[in-house]
Amino acid sequence: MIRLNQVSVTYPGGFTALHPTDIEFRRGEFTVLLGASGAGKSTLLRCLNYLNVPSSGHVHVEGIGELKRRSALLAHRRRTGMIFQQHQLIGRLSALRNVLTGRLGYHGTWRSLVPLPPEDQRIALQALDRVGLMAKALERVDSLSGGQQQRVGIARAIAQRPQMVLADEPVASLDPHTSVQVLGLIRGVCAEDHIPAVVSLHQLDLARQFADRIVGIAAGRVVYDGAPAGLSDLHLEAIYRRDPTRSSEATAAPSTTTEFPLNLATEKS
Ligand SMILES: Nc1ncnc2c1ncn2[C@@H]1O[C@H](COP(=O)(O)OP(=O)(O)OP(=O)(O)O)[C@@H](O)[C@H]1O
Repeated sequence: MIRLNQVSVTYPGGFTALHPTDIEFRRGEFTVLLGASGAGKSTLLRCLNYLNVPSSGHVHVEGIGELKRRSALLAHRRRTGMIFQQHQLIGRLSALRNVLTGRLGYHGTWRSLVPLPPEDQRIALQALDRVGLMAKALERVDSLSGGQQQRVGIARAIAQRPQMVLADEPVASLDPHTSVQVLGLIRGVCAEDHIPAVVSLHQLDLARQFADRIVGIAAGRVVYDGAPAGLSDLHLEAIYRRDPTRSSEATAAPSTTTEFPLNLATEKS
């Protein structure tokens, strides 16, 4: 559905956070990105909607083509639901109005100044219903709990009628019970709407519980790509080792993704 071809990211200042990487994310597949802090999970995730513009390589999206032209990028972003750790909601607005912002990509920017058409309101209410928050539609978002706010964030993504969901540490600030609830919702959207979900997580148990596929990243390279059941202690050591370019204690890094012996092909096609 979306494919990275030899995509790398070097930040201003010269640090390469993602080495040339080939990877594809498929419809209906819930992929978890695992890795130590600073491994490059967010960098890879943000390449998928060009919040990070790759320094080299190409991103190809089914039905859109290569993300080169501005029109292709806008069309892709409109169809990409992004869920953030800190929700990125507007606290003084109601849950419904926050979810409605997910519809703005389908209208000109001037639309934010006037009410959106009834059809958009219907889609937004449906999205709130789907995350179980219809009763809170008119409440200010800053009066909701952290878990409820994250569900509003998911409803906003659903209201976009997305073709892909990206979630960057969506449960980082939630308790275990709410984390399961939130990941269950994202997984449900991915499976029912048959779209890819790519989610970065720090919780290995949750990754094992929810992922169809785990992509392990270490020092800007994919070092594991496969089913949760195939993830061994050796793989985990490779994923969570120290960044060799930044620590003298670390083991040597592989020179390319494909040369690394623990890099497994995924089982789905
Ligand atoms: N804008 C930037 N400019 C320079 N370096 C950056 C920038 N953003 C990230 N980095 C560096 O790139 C590396 C990868 O960062 P990234 O945020 O992708 O890691 P991560 O795996 O998502 O980490 P975390 O789990 O802590 O969020 C880190 O070493 C980080 O310091």
